[in-house]
Amino acid sequence: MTGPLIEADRLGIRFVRNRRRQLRLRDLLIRRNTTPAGQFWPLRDVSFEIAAGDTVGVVGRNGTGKSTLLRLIAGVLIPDEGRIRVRGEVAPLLELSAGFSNDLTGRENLYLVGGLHGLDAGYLRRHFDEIVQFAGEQVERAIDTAVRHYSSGMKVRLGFAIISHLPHPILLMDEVTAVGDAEFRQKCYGTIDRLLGEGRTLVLVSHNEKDLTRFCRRGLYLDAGRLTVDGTVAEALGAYHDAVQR
Ligand SMILES: Nc1ncnc2c1ncn2[C@@H]1O[C@H](COP(=O)(O)OP(=O)(O)OP(=O)(O)O)[C@@H](O)[C@H]1O
Repeated sequence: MTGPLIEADRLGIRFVRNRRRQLRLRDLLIRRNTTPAGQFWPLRDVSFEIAAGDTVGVVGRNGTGKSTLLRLIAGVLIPDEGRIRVRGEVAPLLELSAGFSNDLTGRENLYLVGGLHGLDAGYLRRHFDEIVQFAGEQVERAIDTAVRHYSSGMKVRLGFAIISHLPHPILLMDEVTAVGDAEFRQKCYGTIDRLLGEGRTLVLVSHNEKDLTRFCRRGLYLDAGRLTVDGTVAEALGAYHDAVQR
């Protein structure tokens, strides 16, 4: 395949702040010629390209649009301006227990979530033992119990186990290595190393510099929703340090 795997062209998205109080008529009249009340752009005018096999860390202070960018790449959010083109399927290691249905068992959820990500039942049957084993002993023992009885750690482990088994070429991760206990974290690291060794493409949002420098060659630095550095991961972290010290 030629050309970039992910291409953002003047990408922008607009959100509406949750407002506790209802706007009064006077506010609406005063604001009618400006940005509609409560609206803001968490990301705007962002352009970049990511090639197959790139490993990209997204860095920036809290609330600068990093997770929003991942959700745009994942197709969960639709841009209001510009465009995002993604060529290839995405394994979103984002909200790991998000797709689970609490009334279903771990086994049923594995088929449900795997299915939602486009995997057929045959593939899931063949990889079932491997996935459940990866999720750990506690999950293995409770695989036929409703997920509502799982601890949050068990849900996250099962979620990570399923999504990290997707054969998709693009991995999106948001602070994934912050979940689980030390043992599980080691497993996550091992899995990420293996997936990157297979040539997958990674976009990782993290505040953990060790993770960023371990897994990413390239870095994007976001400042208030604008992409101000697109360089090596060290350059992006340098811009982040400068901003924090300001
Ligand atoms: N669904 C939403 N509706 C309205 N505002 C939102 C929504 N999601 C996020 N925001 C706001 O958009 C901005 C960017 O959020 P985002 O989660 O992308 O930041 P982030 O850089 O990932 O932050 P952090 O480092 O804290 O995880 C923040 O001001 C956040 O409060």
